[in-house]
Amino acid sequence: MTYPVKGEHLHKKFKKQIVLDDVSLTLREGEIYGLIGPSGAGKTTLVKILLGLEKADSGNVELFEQKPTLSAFRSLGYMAQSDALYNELSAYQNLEFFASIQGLRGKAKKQRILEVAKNVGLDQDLKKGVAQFSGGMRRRLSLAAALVHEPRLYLLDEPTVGLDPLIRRDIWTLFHFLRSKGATIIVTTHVMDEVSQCDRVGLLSDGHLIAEGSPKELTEQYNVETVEDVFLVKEGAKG
Ligand SMILES: Nc1ncnc2c1ncn2[C@@H]1O[C@H](COP(=O)(O)OP(=O)(O)OP(=O)(O)O)[C@@H](O)[C@H]1O
Repeated sequence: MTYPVKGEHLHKKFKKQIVLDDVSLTLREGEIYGLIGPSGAGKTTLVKILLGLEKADSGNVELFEQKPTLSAFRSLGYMAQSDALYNELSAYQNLEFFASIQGLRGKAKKQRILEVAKNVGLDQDLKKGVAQFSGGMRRRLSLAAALVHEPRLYLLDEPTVGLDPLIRRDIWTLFHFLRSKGATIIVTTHVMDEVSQCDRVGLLSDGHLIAEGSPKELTEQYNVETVEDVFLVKEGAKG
């Protein structure tokens, strides 16, 4: 079993605020891992540290069992919480830009752009300027940009925020498809019905990973109905 991501004893402060306090997390190859927790719990900070966009004050990160390198970075697909798109370009041109910086060229690039646009339901909108896109369309285009180079590891920060339930369902079908091809996915979410679709979840609260396991393991271990209830038990509000 190889580990696409391993974070060990990660600590992070912003000024005096402790944002991550000794967090260790290992992703297994081919799993969907849901990182859940209240707003401000440290989810985005943790994802950025795993990705190398933010530096931990202490602790270790390995990508594909090595110190992070540029080539490991090429094997990642990252979708940030805020969309990093070029408003003055069309959807197609945006995808072309991301595909080109990932080394795709010519016919293969064009084919791949059409494929990912279809994956996220934007194949009919490629010519439109991104400035005219709705929030949900922007989210889907950002996801397509993260997929375009067929990475082995996806770090997706609230990928389904603002999407309607039908599109959300299609996006989750896509995540399961990517996993069936061997990809590993870490996804942050606030949406509890997405949690049940994850192979494992990690509960982050106030900079601590307070529980981790499959949704079934967690609800059984804490003798509760839902993973959300595990938070309540751990925070002492219940049980
Ligand atoms: N660059 C920064 N400078 C200062 N404080 C920061 C910075 N980035 C994050 N923080 C603080 O760290 C804490 C954790 O933020 P983070 O974005 O990781 O939480 P989160 O769990 O992803 O929240 P949300 O679900 O709302 O996105 C917050 O209190 C936030 O204000």
